Amino acid sequence: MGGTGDTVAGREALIRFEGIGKTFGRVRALSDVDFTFMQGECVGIAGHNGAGKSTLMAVLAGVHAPTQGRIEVDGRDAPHYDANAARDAGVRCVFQELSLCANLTVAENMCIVHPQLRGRGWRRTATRLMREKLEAIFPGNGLKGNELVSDLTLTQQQMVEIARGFTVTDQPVRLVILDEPTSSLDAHTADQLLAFVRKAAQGGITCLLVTHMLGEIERVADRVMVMRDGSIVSVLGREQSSRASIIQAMGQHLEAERAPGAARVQTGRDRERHFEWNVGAKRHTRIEASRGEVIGFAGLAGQGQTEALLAIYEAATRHGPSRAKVAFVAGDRGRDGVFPIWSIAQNLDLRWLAGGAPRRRGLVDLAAARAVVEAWRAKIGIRGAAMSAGILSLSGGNQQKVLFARALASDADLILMDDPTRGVDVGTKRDIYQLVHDEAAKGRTFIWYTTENEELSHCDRTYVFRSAAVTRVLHADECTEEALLAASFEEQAA
Ligand SMILES: Nc1ncnc2c1ncn2[C@@H]1O[C@H](COP(=O)(O)OP(=O)(O)OP(=O)(O)O)[C@@H](O)[C@H]1O
Repeated sequence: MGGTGDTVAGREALIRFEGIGKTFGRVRALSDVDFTFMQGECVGIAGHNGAGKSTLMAVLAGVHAPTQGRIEVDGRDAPHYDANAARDAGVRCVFQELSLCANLTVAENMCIVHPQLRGRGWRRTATRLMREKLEAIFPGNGLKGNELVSDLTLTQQQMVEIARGFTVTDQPVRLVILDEPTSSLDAHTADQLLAFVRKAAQGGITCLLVTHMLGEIERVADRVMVMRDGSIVSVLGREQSSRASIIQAMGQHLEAERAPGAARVQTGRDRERHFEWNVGAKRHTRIEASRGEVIGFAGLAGQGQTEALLAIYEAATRHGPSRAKVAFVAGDRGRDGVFPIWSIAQNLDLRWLAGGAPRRRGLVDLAAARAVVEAWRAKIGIRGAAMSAGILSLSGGNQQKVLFARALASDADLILMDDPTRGVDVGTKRDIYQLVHDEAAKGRTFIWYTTENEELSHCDRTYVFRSAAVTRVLHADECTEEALLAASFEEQAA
């Protein structure tokens, strides 16, 4: 292990891992992990998809028992470390796959992880605690606490999940695991969270930030743990934890970054529009696209971008002038994307089967199906399990790759993507950007909603949404951070 070693001077050890290993059947997810989480530090955790980050966090949360190694809490051996022991030690977890119950209200969801909220007035107390914490982390969020979770956007659900993790009831919060906490948050809300994380760490709470957004780690982490293939390969101190050094430790060698706007500046203007849709509350918002164009949707999260994508999908699947061969990469992977009891292969070739798959005497050509799955596995680097294994045996980022491959493997000319690189590692993101460029060059049209502003440099034009309407349309060369921010807060529709 390189870098600054395992402990930090001047801070007390909270939880110590020694020789931790974890296997799932024949898959070795973790091997020989040594690390001490200190009180009041912020640790960034980086690594490629399938590196073992979520598994390590599940061991820390007591969800998975390690198959090897020992754990110490406050300097004492903890031989029976499970979810209850983790809770007693003050460990809270904000999961990558959100764990809220959709059919309960926000306040009711509080009681699931804080069962001590009971008796007379429990609902009022739960609502108050939730609102206080939401306000502390995300000022001006507008949530009341009595909303049904199924009525919330993915962003709001992520905010609730985070606030719930930091809420104190009868036991102190000492360590909070944040697994991809900003994956559904826009830049403004992500900034609010990062500022809160720094404050929480200064106040003595250990915060673990597991993320592929390396700039976030660079901004807030005191130390960075870099994982590769189930092991810690480097621990970097604050001064050494630049984006470049993290990527180098991950073993991913990326070409020089492309300047925003440089990618597609010359394309897109004055082309004949092939697609036109009217979306939004009164169908007042007009979206246009040409063949081979990459169109971005931006703005603060939850401003109607997903609804606009769904309206376009609906129009494209109806009979009429807007009909098109369309595929959709769903934003809420767990709810709308993955078929949990199906294999990886079945999840991948589903859309291909539905449109244009070759048939033999009316039956699916199984050899062709296998070839499609194999081609996309290799092209997009789906790693971690055989294609016949259940989709849930893949890490979150690898599941996301399957959803992206599902859309691209189809016969669709129009690909709608709802934040498709959520949870995907930096190397794979580059591959995805290249694929989008290549497929657009072949004439496919992409509509791409993203919460990561840098990704808009890959779009010919970007529609910025505010209150379910478009405030600005920015061409690639106008799509700067400042212009996006200004348009995101503008009220009047263009
Ligand atoms: N329940 C499971 N059954 C079988 N294999 C699993 C299971 N959970 C994880 N794995 C495997 O363990 C390895 C580590 O997965 P993990 O989810 O910890 O990776 P990760 O670093 O969090 O990835 P990502 O960045 O994509 O979220 C992967 O090879 C994954 O396929």
